[in-house]
This record gives sequence, structure tokens and C-alpha cells, in this order.
Amino acid sequence: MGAIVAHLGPNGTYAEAAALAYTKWLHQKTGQECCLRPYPSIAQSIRAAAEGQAHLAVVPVENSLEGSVTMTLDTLWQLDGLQIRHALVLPIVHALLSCAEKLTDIRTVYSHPQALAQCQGWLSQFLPWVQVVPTNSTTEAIENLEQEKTAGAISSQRAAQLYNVPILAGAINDNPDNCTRFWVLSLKSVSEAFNFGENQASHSHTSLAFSVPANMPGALAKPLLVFANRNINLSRIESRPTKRSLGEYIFFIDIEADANEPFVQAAIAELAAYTETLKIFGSYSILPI
Ligand SMILES: O=C(O)C(=O)C[C@]1(C(=O)O)C=C[C@@H](O)C=C1
Repeated sequence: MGAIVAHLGPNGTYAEAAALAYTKWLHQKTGQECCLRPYPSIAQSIRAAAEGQAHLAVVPVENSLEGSVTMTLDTLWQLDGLQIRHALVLPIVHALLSCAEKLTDIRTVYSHPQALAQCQGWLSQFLPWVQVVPTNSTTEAIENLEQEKTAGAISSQRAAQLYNVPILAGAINDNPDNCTRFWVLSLKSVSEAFNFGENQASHSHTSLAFSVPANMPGALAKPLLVFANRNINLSRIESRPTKRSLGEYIFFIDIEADANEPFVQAAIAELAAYTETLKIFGSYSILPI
């Protein structure tokens, strides 16, 4: 049976490119067949995996220029039961797609907010007069181009080929080394039924998030010392609002250690004493893609 893999659509998004890279790796490693299924938003693709409509979801989590994809972090925090199976990092090269003949004809630029932000320097240098309009994905932005000859969309070269739209400018991201990290998510029960190629000896990273019981001195220092005292390196820390009241945060942390190791289990047990709600999103490795 093929595994259904949810991703942000319509076809041609970077999330789909990440899902394709992951399913190719998985097929080579385990022979597992997969079938990709696009969803209109990142949140809906995560919910599809959480509610069992899809076996996996491949979602962007962090970009080298713009930082966290907040919709992914917020949705993961709200839902229960999802685990991170793998991470993968893709280079992101944006192009300006348009049916206009030249840059000076462009009046509106559509794209996903992350992509718009990753090209803000280029936009202010070459198209300072345009109206910038956010869309749910870089490929949703392409829908407007045929009717609106003065519109452009920031998307990938692959999407330009897929939708047969001309590229007016290539490699427009503000840093040539632009890249985005994606997570592969699934319910725990799904990985018991499928072979997701995870039976390697150890995982390089564990991701977790917690809220703290009160805004007081040491509220964050105590949880962080749990890792520092055991020589466990943090590779990332990010805060998001709890959405309850101003100044209350959820902290998302990635550590460079496997939660199956006894010393990491001891750290997590101690961490629970200093946190209000603690969610462990699992241990995983970064795929060599
Ligand atoms: O809109 C897309 O094509 C996506 O896959 C989303 C997304 C993101 O949310 O970060 C993925 C990678 C790039 O960083 C830009 C956009």
C-alpha cells in the first residue's frame, strides 16, 4: 500500500519539492511507495497527518534568511500525537514569473510571505513601486498571472516549467545560499504500520517545546540548565506567543541528542518539573539529500 504524503499545494511548491526528495530517498532505502497529496495551507497539511487523512506531512520549519515558519510551529503545538520522522534541507532559489515583457511593466507581486521576505532586498532595488500581495503558497501566486499581465509571482524555476509561465528574473533571493529546513511528520501509529527507514542506531536531533508556569526570574534559565549541565548542545531556540496573554511564551528547542539515550531521558524528566506543558516532538536524523 502506498503512503499518502501531505504537502502545501498547489503542485510545484517548495514543500512539494521537499516531499518528492523525501519520497525518492524513502523508496531507494525501503522500497516504500508514496503518493503525494497537496493541501491549500501548511496547517491543513499538518492536520491531514494528525487526523489520519495522510500518513505523512512534509512541512517547512525554518529558513536561513527569514527564520521560523510560524504556522508550522503553532500548528504542531496545538495538535497532539505528531512526531518528527526526519528533517531535510533544500536550497531555495526564487524566480520572478510573469507574462509581462519587462520588469518596468510589473505593478503587483504575489507570493507566500516567506518567499516575499526572502526577496525583499531585490524587490526594493528593482521593483520599489509594486504592491506586494501575500498568498497561501508560491504556486497559488501563479494563478493570477494569465489574466493580470502586469502581475508577477515569486516561485521556483520548477513551477515556471510546470505551469508554462515565463521567467522574467532568476535567482532573486537576497542571499544565494538561501535554504529551508523541512520536517517529515506522522502519527506514532503510522510508523508502526509503515517502514519509514528509521531503524538506524541513533538520531542526531530531538525537538521539543514547552511553556513555563510563571513569568519569573529563572523561568527559562532552569529549563536550559537541564541541558547545559549534561553537556547537551542546543542547535535552536525559538519563542512563540502562547496566544493567551501578552508576554507569555512557548519555547521551541532543538537539541543535538537522541531522546532514546538514558541521559536525555533523565534531562527530559527533570525538564518536566520546570515546565507547565511539555511536548516532545521526537528524535530524528537529517537526511543527506
Ligand atoms: O510556498 C511554497 O512554495 C512553500 O513551500 C512554502 C515555503 C515556506 O513556507 O517557507 C517553503 C520554502 C520557502 O522558504 C518558501 C516558502
